[in-house]
Amino acid sequence: MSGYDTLLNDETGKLLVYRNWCPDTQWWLQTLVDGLDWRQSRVRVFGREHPIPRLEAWFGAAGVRYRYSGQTLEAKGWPAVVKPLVDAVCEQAGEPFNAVLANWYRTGDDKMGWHADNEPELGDNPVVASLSLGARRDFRLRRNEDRQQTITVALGEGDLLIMGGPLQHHWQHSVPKRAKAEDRINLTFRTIRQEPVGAQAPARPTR
Ligand SMILES: O=C(O)CCC(=O)C(=O)O
Ligand SMILES: [Fe+2]
Repeated sequence: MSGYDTLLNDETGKLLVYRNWCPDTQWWLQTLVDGLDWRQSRVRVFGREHPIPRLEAWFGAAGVRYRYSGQTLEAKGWPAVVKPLVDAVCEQAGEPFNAVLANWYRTGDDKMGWHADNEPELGDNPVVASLSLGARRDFRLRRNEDRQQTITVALGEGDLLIMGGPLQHHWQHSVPKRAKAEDRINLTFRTIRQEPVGAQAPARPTR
């Protein structure tokens, strides 16, 4: 297993990459294409619904609830075929990840817009690991306080990227479209904090 490159490690966050971390990437790519339940969800932009420009699949440890396309869904358990990969990523990152969002960029036209992985259920300074299989694509970051400040990392062929510290507060990231590209699948490993079922903030007397 290779060492890692530190791309950022300061008061705005931590970003490191293990190059070619995952072996047999072509086999994994095909296994995930065949084995996951891919969907194209829709988003509403300026009052009009559009299909998002990529396919997605969620999976996770049994019982983990995640929000997807406006719904709360419950994971059925790790698909057996990916469990060894999940265990290896958890061990490498030192995190007990319990859910994965898979993104399939079918061509260079598929992309992901600017966002931060800052959903409240991920907690305040989440560690998110991202494994890239297949075609190399640019992963771009821009700093919230100064958008001219950017970082571009080309990710492909088994690269494992780890985001941590306050990164999601200070930077957004995206995968822009590209003139020509073959299939790429990216898995983002997340730790979703679970509220007990039906838990609501208890009614408190006003003080
Ligand atoms: O495809 C990638 O490298 C990024 C995916 C991502 O940012 C996400 O799933 O939140
Ligand atoms: Fe993201």
